[in-house]
Amino acid sequence: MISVRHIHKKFGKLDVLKDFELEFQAGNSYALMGPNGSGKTTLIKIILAMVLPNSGDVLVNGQSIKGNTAYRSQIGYMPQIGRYPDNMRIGQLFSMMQDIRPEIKDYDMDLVKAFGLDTMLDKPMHTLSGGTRQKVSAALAFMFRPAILILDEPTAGLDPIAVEVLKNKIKREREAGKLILITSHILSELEELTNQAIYIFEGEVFFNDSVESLKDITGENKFSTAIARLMEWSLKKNTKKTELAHV
Ligand SMILES: Nc1ncnc2c1ncn2[C@@H]1O[C@H](COP(=O)(O)OP(=O)(O)OP(=O)(O)O)[C@@H](O)[C@H]1O
Repeated sequence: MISVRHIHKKFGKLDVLKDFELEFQAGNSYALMGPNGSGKTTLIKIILAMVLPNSGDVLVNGQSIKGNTAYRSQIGYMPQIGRYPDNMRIGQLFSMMQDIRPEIKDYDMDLVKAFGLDTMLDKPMHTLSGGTRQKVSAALAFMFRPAILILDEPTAGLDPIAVEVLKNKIKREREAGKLILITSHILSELEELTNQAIYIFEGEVFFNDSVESLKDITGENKFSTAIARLMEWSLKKNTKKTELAHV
């Protein structure tokens, strides 16, 4: 459904993504992991054409995203920090987004209702708490029933009840066969929501396989311990590289 082909991205002298090759298939839910600054958001933004790579391409349903904006309508994106016009009210924001997508009439209002956003449609965006802005972003990501959901640290800043609501929604969408890509530093959450693990380290894809094989390869039954093992290995590989560089 999404093919990342030989993507290379530099910011100045920093090689953030080196020759990335990844495939994302419908019906799977992918945990995109890696240390701070390892390039997770950059990869997501390249898939959304919000950042241009230095080389390589992304195909969505077999079609290059270059010079193509139509594919974006298949993706629901929840950014790490949602930025909205300050004076716009929640209701106006929803209407504006609905006007941009006139082909869709059957909105998914599950999260709007579950988060109680329907009772605060008159509130201007600049008056909202961080968590409420996050709820608005979540509601928008799901509203147009996209086949692909890309969620960048979706539960950051949400209260525990809202976290459960969002996690249950993600699970329902996954069961309905959607492609889901989630970045998070909360491993328990990724364990609950995903079946595929991608670990990025120093600009490279260090691990890319099912959660089952992650557990097999590391010999660990618990997801968080398996990831901890992977992190140790990535650091060792790095130490070896550094040692070799000094020889
Ligand atoms: N617009 C930009 N200009 C320059 N450097 C950037 C830009 N965007 C990202 N970077 C750098 O690219 C690297 C990867 O950043 P990115 O936000 O993709 O990491 P991340 O894995 O999502 O991090 P985190 O876990 O902290 O959210 C970082 O070193 C960051 O400083």
